[in-house]
Amino acid sequence: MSVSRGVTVRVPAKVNVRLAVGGARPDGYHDLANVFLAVGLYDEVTVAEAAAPAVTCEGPGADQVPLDRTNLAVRAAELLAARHGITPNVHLHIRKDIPVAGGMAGGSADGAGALLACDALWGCGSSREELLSLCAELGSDVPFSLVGGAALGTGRGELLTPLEVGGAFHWVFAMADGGLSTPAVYAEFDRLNRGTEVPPPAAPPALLEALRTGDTAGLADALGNDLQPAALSLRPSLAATLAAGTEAGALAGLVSGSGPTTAFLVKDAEAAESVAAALRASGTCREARPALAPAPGATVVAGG
Ligand SMILES: C[C@](O)(CO)[C@H](O)COP(=O)(O)OP(=O)(O)OC[C@H]1O[C@@H](n2ccc(N)nc2=O)[C@H](O)[C@@H]1O
Ligand SMILES: Nc1ncnc2c1ncn2[C@@H]1O[C@H](COP(=O)(O)OP(=O)(O)OP(=O)(O)O)[C@@H](O)[C@H]1O
Repeated sequence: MSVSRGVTVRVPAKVNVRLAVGGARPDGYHDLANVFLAVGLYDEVTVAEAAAPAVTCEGPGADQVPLDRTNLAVRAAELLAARHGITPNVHLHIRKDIPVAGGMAGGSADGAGALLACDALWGCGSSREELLSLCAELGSDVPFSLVGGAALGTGRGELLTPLEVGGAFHWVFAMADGGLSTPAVYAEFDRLNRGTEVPPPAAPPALLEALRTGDTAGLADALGNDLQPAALSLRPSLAATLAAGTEAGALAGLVSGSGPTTAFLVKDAEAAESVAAALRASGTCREARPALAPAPGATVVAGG
């Protein structure tokens, strides 16, 4: 399906190269030290004027994407329209390539994409700060989907400090069958940590230095995800995927965010192809895809 005229925005997926999770806050969120890295797998959101609001979606997992007002792209259009006194009569079309409920911020990407596309379509001229504030209202991961590159997210992950990246990193992503619910994974984190003192979350200096200098081996040594035990507890089969990737020669592997996608850092493009092939042959995942990082944030690619 295609939308004939309008504005198209391309938005990257993310991997959390270090996701440090603190204790549960009174508002139900967790304080984070969340080192985001945008990766070259993209959703595209196209918006065009229409007689009435509509949303359509195509691509892998499109049948699991809600086509009602809970869709983050719809919520983004409604939020921006309300701020500007506009009636959001737009057709939103989402071309998905980011796995749905995969821990790679696919819904957040669509939210950020719809916001930027509607801002251009309606000529709102929102500043970066205004867009970032609307993104934070939509979800903790949404601001990063807008900015891309690499950033440290504090608070619930929405307060971003851009990070310097000194080179390209090669990754392989192993997509699982079905998704994992982000709130369920955080609840499992709380259950597993009950009765223990969860330390304040922090990003290790060695990891930030590896990003800054483009040091793949250094980054591999410093990767970490505090949600990984919770994701493995809810989906024990991910241990076999992680083992298959590292046995195939990945420098390191981890669960991406809340999972169930697993992410493997590899030496170069050749290693990415061979690790992806081995993961596919292992039968421990639905699909394996090489991708480069960092990737740019939400970008208008047509119209606007
Ligand atoms: C796991 C990550 O993807 C890592 O980047 C994010 O922390 C999740 O971000 P997100 O999907 O944008 O999450 P939100 O839509 O803001 O929140 C969904 C739910 O996840 C849990 N949540 C989320 C973020 C956070 N810092 N603490 C939480 O406990 C809460 O139960 C919340 O109700
Ligand atoms: N545009 C959208 N695309 C995908 N899912 C959406 C969208 N809008 C709302 N959702 C809902 O959000 C849920 C989580 O989907 P999403 O793909 O964002 O997960 P995720 O990548 O694990 O998120 P994160 O990494 O930010 O925690 C889905 O199960 C779906 O019900």
